[in-house]
Amino acid sequence: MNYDLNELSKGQQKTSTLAGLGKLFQLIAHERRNLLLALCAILVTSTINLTGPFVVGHTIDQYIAPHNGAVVANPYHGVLVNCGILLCLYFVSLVTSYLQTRLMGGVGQRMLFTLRNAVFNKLQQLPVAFFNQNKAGDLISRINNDTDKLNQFFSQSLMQFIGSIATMLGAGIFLIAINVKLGAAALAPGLLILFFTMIVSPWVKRTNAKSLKSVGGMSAEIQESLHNFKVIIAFNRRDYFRKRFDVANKENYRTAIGAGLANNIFMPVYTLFASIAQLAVLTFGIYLISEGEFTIGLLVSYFSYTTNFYNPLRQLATLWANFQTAMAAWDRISQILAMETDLATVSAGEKEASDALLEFKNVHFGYGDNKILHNISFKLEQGKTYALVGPTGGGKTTTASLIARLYDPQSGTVLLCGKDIRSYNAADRSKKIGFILQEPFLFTGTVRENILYGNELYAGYTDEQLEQAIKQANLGNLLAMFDDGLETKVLSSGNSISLGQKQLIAFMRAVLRNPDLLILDEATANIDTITEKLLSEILNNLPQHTTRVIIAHRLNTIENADEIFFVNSGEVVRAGSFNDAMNLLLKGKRVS
Ligand SMILES: Nc1ncnc2c1ncn2[C@@H]1O[C@H](COP(=O)(O)OP(=O)(O)OP(=O)(O)O)[C@@H](O)[C@H]1O
Repeated sequence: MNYDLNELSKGQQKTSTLAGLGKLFQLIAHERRNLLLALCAILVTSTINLTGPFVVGHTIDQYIAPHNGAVVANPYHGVLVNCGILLCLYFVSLVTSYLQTRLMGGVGQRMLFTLRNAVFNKLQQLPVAFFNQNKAGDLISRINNDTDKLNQFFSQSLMQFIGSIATMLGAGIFLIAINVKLGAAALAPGLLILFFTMIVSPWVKRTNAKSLKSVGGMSAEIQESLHNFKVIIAFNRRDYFRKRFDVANKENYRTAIGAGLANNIFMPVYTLFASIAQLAVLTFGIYLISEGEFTIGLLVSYFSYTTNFYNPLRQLATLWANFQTAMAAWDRISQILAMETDLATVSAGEKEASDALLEFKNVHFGYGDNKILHNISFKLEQGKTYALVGPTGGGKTTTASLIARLYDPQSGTVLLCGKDIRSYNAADRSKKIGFILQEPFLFTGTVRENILYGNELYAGYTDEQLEQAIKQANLGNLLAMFDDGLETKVLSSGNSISLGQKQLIAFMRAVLRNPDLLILDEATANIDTITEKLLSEILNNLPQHTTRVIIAHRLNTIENADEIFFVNSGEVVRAGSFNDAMNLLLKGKRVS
């Protein structure tokens, strides 16, 4: 299955803005109440803003320049009363604006929280193949940068966006209601703006998507060079990485310039059309006054309404660009959310009568087109020790990965206790199978935390109880190798402990889980011979029912195996005795 997000986005049909928005609102459906309250607040603010010009026009026509030329006895009283009314309205508008900002700030942050959780939880469900095909830096950029773009739009722009549209609609209604002919002249440039926006928006969204992608690419470069900094320094590859970063940075610079240009294209065009509308109102309005069809007060109101129509439109220019960026970010996030894991649990089906703990039946597997295992069949019985040997790149780790269901076969079946391994849920499977990887991964914390990680059995144990359990599992001598015992500090990426010590912790972690099947993939490669002997004794003393699968290049590690499999060129064959395995290796069978 193809999990490469950047590849998939090339062939993927573009989601429409409405469909995208629909999905996004589903995700924040629980915010309906706050969104409605904020909407009410914004509508009140817009209504107040629209009432202002009407009151001003009315005041002029009533008290300052009545169109019938009548003289008003005490104009100041009326003017002051109307000013008082306006002042009160402006205070109410201040309160509703504040409410709206507060409500939407909260909605934006909660949306960011929900979204990051949803993406992160999705990542936890995706199979190893997904992480093989996507760079960590790009995924981090999607979780951090892209979700933040959405948050920015929701917390800062959405209500302004709705407010601008509400004010525009209201102003448009007033413009038509006061005078249809003048209204048509004032609104005609608005139609041209709409037309322009519809044509240009898809390009703006595309340009922003490219820019976000290049941020992801740059983040992937940074992540890779930070992760491998020792190799870079040791092999003096700084120039190589500097050049790669330079390319990514230039690409980011180029796409960011493009996005900046696209995002700023609306403003000057909108401003031009807004000015044309003002001119049309002025010229046509004066003509109507001279014809006696209009009053000065109405023209003043009219100017305000035209401003009220075109100013939000100019604001919309910026907001629309933000919206396009947010939608491009949402496309990148929803790509992850839409990913289906191909390691789904299937129905158990009939349990096969099998004396084996684990069985491969005609298994074929490859990474993409690179076929690794061809028609493999073998059985692992309870309580026995198996060794997988073979040349480098022969397929040992791949076989072990299929045993632990890190991948599924492309055809054939892996049976665990007679049932398709795919019918076990992750919790039950990982209880039965313990896996010590070639490169053990430890979490930042203490030895204790790392041993307890995912180990529910010991969750409530005190230090004394845990030490007791460690002793009972014959792991006491291993723990004694750490100066501060269970409290020894561990850094996931640092050098606080050696690779061999990391392997010891991974070993203790796996053994304490007491699995039915324990796979050790080069688990003692970095451990001295004396400690290795100790580990071998611990393995021999595991409970009777435990099956062990040992992958090792050092043949002394597998001397005591009950059965040895030779893994090479897509085949897994019984090697017979230890000497036969030696001969096969010495014959120099190579990877085809
Ligand atoms: N994640 C992956 N994506 C693509 N190809 C892979 C991946 N992992 C392994 N391979 C390829 O599969 C083949 C078998 O690799 P595998 O790690 O199973 O060999 P191995 O016998 O365990 O080797 P080693 O003794 O060096 O650990 C190799 O050719 C390798 O390049």
